[in-house]
Amino acid sequence: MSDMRLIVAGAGGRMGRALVRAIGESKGAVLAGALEMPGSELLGKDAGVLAGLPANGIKLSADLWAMSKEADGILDFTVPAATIANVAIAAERGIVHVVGTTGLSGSDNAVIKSVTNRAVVVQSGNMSLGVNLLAAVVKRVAKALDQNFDIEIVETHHRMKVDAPSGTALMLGQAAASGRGVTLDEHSERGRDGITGARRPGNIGFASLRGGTVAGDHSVTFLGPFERLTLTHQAEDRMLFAHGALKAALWAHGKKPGHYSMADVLGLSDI
Ligand SMILES: NC(=O)C1=CN([C@@H]2O[C@H](COP(=O)(O)OP(=O)(O)OC[C@H]3O[C@@H](n4cnc5c(N)ncnc54)[C@H](OP(=O)(O)O)[C@@H]3O)[C@@H](O)[C@H]2O)C=CC1
Ligand SMILES: O=C(O)C1=N[C@H](C(=O)O)C[C@H](O)C1
Repeated sequence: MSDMRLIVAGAGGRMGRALVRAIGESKGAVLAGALEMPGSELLGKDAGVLAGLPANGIKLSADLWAMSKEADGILDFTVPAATIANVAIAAERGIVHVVGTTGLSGSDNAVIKSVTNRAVVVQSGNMSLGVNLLAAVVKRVAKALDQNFDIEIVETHHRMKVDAPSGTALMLGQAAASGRGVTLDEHSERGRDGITGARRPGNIGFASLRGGTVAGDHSVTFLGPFERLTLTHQAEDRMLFAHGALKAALWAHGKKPGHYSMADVLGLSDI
């Protein structure tokens, strides 16, 4: 099979630059386009140079429809509004859409799901093997422990992160809720401040720390009578996520339409 031709959305961003590097180092994929926000001062700049590589001749553009004519997939780590705009174009073009953007609302997620009867979408709040294994373990542990164990999720990220809780924290919360057989929407406690009252039994708590250059730390603690169990993942570099996204795109190339997760890509869905 010929190399998969990939577009990087948000090519001037932190993940975008990491994705351009990952594609540059890869076997089986080539960079076919670099998307940036309309009006961005980076439009027209070379994607390779921005990523710290030699020039590759792919200039940043805001025109996804034009650049996707000769592409097989798009790696999208941007902002919710951009991802939602990209969903329709990727589906119309019939290209694989890997969605890593977090901070999406319930209605954003409904829009993404609405195209998956005709389009291939791989979506995950975290593209790393370790976090997806952690989610499987959290689900199992939550199932084994009763409501005498409170569940608290703590995440730490770099000072530039704009959404909280992180997509990964919410994914781990979903895993814990599913292990317990409850819905996260009805059992989460977020942003405690002031006279909060006692903890509601069965709730899953979230806390977010921001600072420095942390790529992404997540821990899930089960707090029971006289004992605590903490499961932790620490991402050391965002290239971890870029390699995961590339793996997802190559896996999805040629798959039938559907809404896939990173657990599907990694063969962890049945754990
Ligand atoms: N699922 C996972 O494994 C991971 C997910 N993420 C998520 O990815 C997202 C991006 O993170 P990060 O790279 O750190 O953020 P950045 O802010 O560095 O990058 C986002 C980029 O998207 C660009 N952008 C904004 N609007 C558009 C548009 N309409 N079209 C094209 N590009 C646009 C921004 O441009 P401008 O700066 O001009 O606004 C910016 O260059 C976040 O939601 C983050 O949580 C991050 C790491 C891993
Ligand atoms: O914004 C980030 O940086 C990250 N975002 C993702 C999230 O919200 O969980 C994944 C990773 O933790 C890095």
